Amino acid sequence: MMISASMSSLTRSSLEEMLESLRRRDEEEKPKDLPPALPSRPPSRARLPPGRRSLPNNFKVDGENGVMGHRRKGSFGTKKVKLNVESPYEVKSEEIVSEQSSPRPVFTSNDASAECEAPPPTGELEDDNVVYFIKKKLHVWCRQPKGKWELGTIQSTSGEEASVSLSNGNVIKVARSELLPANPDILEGVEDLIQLSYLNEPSVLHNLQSRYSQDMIYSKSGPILIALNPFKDVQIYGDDYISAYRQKLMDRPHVYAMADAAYNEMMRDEANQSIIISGESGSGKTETAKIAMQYLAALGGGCSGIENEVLLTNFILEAFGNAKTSRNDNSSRFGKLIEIHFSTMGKICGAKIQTFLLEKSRVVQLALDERSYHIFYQLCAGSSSDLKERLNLRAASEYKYLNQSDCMTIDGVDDAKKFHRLMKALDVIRMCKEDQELVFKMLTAILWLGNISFQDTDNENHIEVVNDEAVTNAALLMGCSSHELMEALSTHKIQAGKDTITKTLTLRQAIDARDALAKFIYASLFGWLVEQVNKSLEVGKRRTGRSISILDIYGFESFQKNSFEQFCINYANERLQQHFNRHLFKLEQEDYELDGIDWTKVDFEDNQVCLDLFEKKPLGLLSLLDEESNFPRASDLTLANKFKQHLHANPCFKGERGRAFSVCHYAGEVLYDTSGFLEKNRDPLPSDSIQLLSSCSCELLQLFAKTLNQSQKQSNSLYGGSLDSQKQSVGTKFKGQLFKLMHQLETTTPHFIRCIKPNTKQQPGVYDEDLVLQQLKCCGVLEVVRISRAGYPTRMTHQEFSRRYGFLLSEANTSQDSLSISVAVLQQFNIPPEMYQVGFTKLYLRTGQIGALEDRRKHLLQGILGIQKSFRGYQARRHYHELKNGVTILQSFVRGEIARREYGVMVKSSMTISTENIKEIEAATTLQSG
Ligand SMILES: Nc1ncnc2c1ncn2[C@@H]1O[C@H](COP(=O)(O)OP(=O)(O)OP(=O)(O)O)[C@@H](O)[C@H]1O
Repeated sequence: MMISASMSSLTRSSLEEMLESLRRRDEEEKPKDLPPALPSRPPSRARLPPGRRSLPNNFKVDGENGVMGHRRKGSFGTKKVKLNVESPYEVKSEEIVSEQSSPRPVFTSNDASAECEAPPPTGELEDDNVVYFIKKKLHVWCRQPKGKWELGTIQSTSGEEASVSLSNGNVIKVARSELLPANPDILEGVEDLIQLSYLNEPSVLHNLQSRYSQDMIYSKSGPILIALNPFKDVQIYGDDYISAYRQKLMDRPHVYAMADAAYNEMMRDEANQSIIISGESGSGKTETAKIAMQYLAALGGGCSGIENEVLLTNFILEAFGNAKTSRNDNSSRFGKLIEIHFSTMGKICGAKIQTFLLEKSRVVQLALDERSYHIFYQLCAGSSSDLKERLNLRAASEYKYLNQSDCMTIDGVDDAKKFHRLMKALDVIRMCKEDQELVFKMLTAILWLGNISFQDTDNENHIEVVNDEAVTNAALLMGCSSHELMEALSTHKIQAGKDTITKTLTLRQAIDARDALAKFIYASLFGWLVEQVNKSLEVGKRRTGRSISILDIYGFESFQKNSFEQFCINYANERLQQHFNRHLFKLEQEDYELDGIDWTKVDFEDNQVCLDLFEKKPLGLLSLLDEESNFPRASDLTLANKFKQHLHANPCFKGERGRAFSVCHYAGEVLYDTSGFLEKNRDPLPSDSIQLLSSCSCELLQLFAKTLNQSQKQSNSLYGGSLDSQKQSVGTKFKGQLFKLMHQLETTTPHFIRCIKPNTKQQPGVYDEDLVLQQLKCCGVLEVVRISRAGYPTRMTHQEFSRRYGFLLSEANTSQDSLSISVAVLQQFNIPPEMYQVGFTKLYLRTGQIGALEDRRKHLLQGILGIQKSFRGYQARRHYHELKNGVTILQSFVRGEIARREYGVMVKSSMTISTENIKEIEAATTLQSG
């Protein structure tokens, strides 16, 4: 963009003048007794971009990834960005984050003027600071031997040791490096972490804890909403709160506030939005997603009632996709993206659900104290005796797929009641009763399949199916004969020319075949249900270009034993983390640089190296896994060796002993065990089972088999263990889904919610500092605080800004130039210069500034509306009176005329009329005409 010289110099001088006067005022007002170590925002001068009047010559946009091409060496977009200054959180937690340790600006030739204002980076608690803390009896955080932080005051120091009086009265001696400054009491429990003077770990943890203890479960960390799971009902939801947030009567951090912001942005900018919710299992993602949906449904509800349907889909998805795990009684075992579409009037007009990677293995195998999918228990507990009879359904405890984990119920959960609610939800999405019964039939068939057992027929471990009620019932429900089912589960047919050779399976192969069939039916049923829900939600949907997508996806997982599921989940989290980084660090800072504003660079950990480890072809984890899955003789050990052989040079990979390997994820190192990787990646369904499904009379099973046949050509030799080249592996399919998801998210304006689990016991009021800290670190919250404190979260082009707020100017701006209009608005509303920066193309505002302007705008618009209302009312009333007067005159004229005529007739026709009568008539006539 070219800025006209005269205009820019004029504006610059006024800005600079204003800045100068502010500086002078600050100097005069500066208290003489300031704490020496208070960190401040990086120096910022509100002025026009220095020197440059047009975009840099090498300005270009990288077409492939949309990343700006103007970069400096060691800048963003390089792999792991070299830290300019050590992060107070990542590098040395004992460092005091002080004014002196704020990041040192990266200077370019253009902003050399900034150099003199850069504070030197230091890390240690300086002598000056200690003296100040002692003198003022200021609180410090003192690390206890077990790592816990306690509040205290420094009494004295001697060398590297300090004597600290703790809040419980004890006086202890600690190394000075174990001390960190605490925030003043006035900052206790601030809503946004960026308001904290000291951003060290104990301060952040203490602030969140202090809020949590008062049921203030939501806090902000710059643009991110932090949600601590209360594990109890907190009275901050419902209609009253919804209308308070709608009317902006409340502005405390809340999911409602975030959903409101997304909705308003969507309506204002006509841009799609996304709310990305992440966190570990049990942290509250699904609940948070539901709360956001509730708010959007209230905002976008209309007469169609589709918003209710959208909310009710949660019952269906939870029944079929959630289960009790050791970490969460209602854990979502799949990822989901709910896209809610809005009309141009802002009313919900449709929705679409996408699901990712359902945990199929749960159908057939359960860990102790965990349950299978809720629907199985709900069906057994809640179905009527008629339905039970038609399905040959027994109690849940009679099915091996359910009773193997010794956990049939969940405290406080009534499965029968949930089943009735589910049936209502199925009605609402207009699923006919026949289809509902088909679904229940399939579920019961799966349960009976699990009860099918095998017996040896020879010494070589070959088996046959035990022909009992399990087989009979399963076959009946599937719509095939018992014989066909037994054949499919105990033999494998190989085509050799024109001949068919039948091989009897071993016990292991038969169990795998049975379980693969059960898993396939369940996963297909889940997919089909999602399709039905989508069909129902599509009603009235028109592409309006306005949507809000809510992503609720499994968080980063690290257990003692990590398998293929964790491998996929953590890979997905790496991708999401990159999206997060791109928006909150990379794109933001690139934007600042390219627009030529003064900017103190904040560095972050780029996870591209780890993503390359997963995705690179041909030598990445996923490619190598696929390659090995294609080898008939491959084993989990050969897979691990292959990884070690090809990937040892990647800094994020570590070969471990035997079948293990480690990956350094952004959230920490995870040790994976390749046991079961190949089988889970191949996810085979024997061709005999596919044939069986195709021949079943049950339409759903036929449909599932057809869909499978269409999408994948099944290998003839699955028992050899190879993966047909045309069959997509689970890993590759998941990668494809993720790419599609990321592409979709890239077209939206993201809003991030990080859910935090305060304890592992799912108990209210328990705040485990280490657990919280680990999660805050994992999701980059602390880094975001740093960048947000320094950054400008609101930015608008000069044109947008002047169009939106220009009319607020008290005097008409004659120049009509959007830049000068914008600057004039900022001046008129006394926005302090340190609260904004003027870039080549955009205006950058610090947190909170746009809100103030929006308030003024709203206020003025309401005033204008008031005036318009009064004026129009006045006009309408005047018009009404004029009309009324006219009508009255007309009426009196007409009536007077009539009366006069009647009077004439009467005089003529009646000689008996008295003088009094005449007077009466005359009086009446006068009254009417008056
Ligand atoms: N805002 C909230 N208010 C009250 N309780 C909550 C809230 N958020 C979460 N919970 C409680 O925490 C439990 C776990 O939450 P949720 O199922 O949303 O976790 P999640 O992060 O989605 O877990 P997973 O990844 O395992 O699906 C809920 O069942 C509920 O009891």
